[in-house]
Amino acid sequence: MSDQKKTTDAKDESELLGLRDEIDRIDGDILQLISQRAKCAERVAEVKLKADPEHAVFYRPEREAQVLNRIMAANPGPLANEDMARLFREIMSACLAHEKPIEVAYLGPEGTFTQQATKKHFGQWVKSRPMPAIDEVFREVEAGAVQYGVVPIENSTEGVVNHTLDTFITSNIHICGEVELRIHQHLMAGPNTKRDKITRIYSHQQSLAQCRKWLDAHMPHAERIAVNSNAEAAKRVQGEWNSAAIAGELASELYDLDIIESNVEDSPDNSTRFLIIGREEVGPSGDDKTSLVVSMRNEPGALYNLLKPFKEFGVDMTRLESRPSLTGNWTYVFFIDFVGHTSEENVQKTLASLKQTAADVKVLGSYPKGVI
Ligand SMILES: C=C(O[C@@H]1C=C(C(=O)O)C=C[C@H]1O)C(=O)O
Repeated sequence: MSDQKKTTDAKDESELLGLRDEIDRIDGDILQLISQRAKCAERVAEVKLKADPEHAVFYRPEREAQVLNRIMAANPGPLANEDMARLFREIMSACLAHEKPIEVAYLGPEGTFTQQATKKHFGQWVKSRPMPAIDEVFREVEAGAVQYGVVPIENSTEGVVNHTLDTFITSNIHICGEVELRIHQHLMAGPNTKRDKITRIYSHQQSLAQCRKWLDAHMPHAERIAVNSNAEAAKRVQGEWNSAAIAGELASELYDLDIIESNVEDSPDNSTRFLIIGREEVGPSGDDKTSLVVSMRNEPGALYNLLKPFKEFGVDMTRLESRPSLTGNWTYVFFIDFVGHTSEENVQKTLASLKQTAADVKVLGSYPKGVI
C-alpha cells in the first residue's frame, strides 16, 4: 500500500470515528426527547381520564393527522417526507400504546393486505385482531369488543368492495379515517412445487381479477380458485403440492412460501383504500373528507337534485357510487364522498338542502384525509 493511500485511509477512519461519536450524541438527545414526548402523552391520558373517566377517548385521528402533516411540511430533509412521517407514525403509535393500548379488528386472517393497512395506519404498537368477514369487523366495533375496525373499500383496478358499502347501509358505525396501500401481488408456493407443475392457483376474487392478464399470459392452464382472502389462499397451498397462491409479501412470510414471481398485478399503480371505523365522531383536522349514504325517491330529476346542492355551495365531490337499496326492487342508494367536515358552514348548508329532497341522508362520518 502506498504511503499516500495509508494516510487517506487513516483520515477516513478518523472521520468515521468522529461521525459515530456525533451520531451517539444525537441519539442520546433523541432518546431524551422521545421520553419527554411520552411523558406528555402520559399526562394527556390523565387529563382525558379526569375529564370523562367512563368515556375518555384516547385515539384522536384528527390530531394524529395534524402531527403528521406538520412534520411533513417542516421536514428539512434529506429524508423524504413520507419516510419522516413513517418514523413519527411509529413514535405516536408507541406513545398512544403507553397512554392506552387500543384494539383494532381487521378483515383477516393474518397476512391480509387489510392487516398491512392496519399497521400502516396505527403503527406497529396496535393490537390487531383478525376477523373472518367484513360484517364481523363491523359487529366487533358496534358491540364494543374492540375500539376500531379496518375494512377495504375500493381498489384502483377493481372498483368498490360492495360488501363493505352494503354493510354501511344498515350499520350505525362512523368512519374515522382512511388509509391507502400500494398493492403488490406475488405468485407463491411451497418448496416442493415447481413453477411448470402448477395446476391450481388460489386467491381472493379481487386479487385474481387484479392479475387477470398476467395469469392469461403466463398460467393459462392453471385453474383459478377464489377463496375468502389471499392469506387463506397462502395457508391452503402450504400443505398442497402443485398449487400456488397469489397474495402479498406478509402472507408469504407468515405461511413460509417461496415467491415464484413478484409483482404479478396488471396495473403498476394498483392500490387499495381502506376505511377506519369506530363509534365516535371525529373533530376537524383542517384537511378532511366526509362520506354519506343518500336514498333518493325514484322520480325524474332525482340525480340532478342530488348533485345540485354540491354545486350551489361549492363542495367538491370526490366519489359517487350507486348500490341497490336492499329494501325494494330497483331502488338505489348513493354513496358520496366529498372534501370538507360537517362542522364547516358550506357542508352544513349542502346537507340541509339535500335533506329537503332526499328520502334519507345518513352521514357516515367526517375524517382526516389519509396522510401516509
Ligand atoms: C397525545 C394524544 O393522544 C394520542 C397520541 C398522540 C401523539 O402521540 O401525538 C396524538 C393523538 C392521540 O391519538 C393527544 O390526544 O394529543
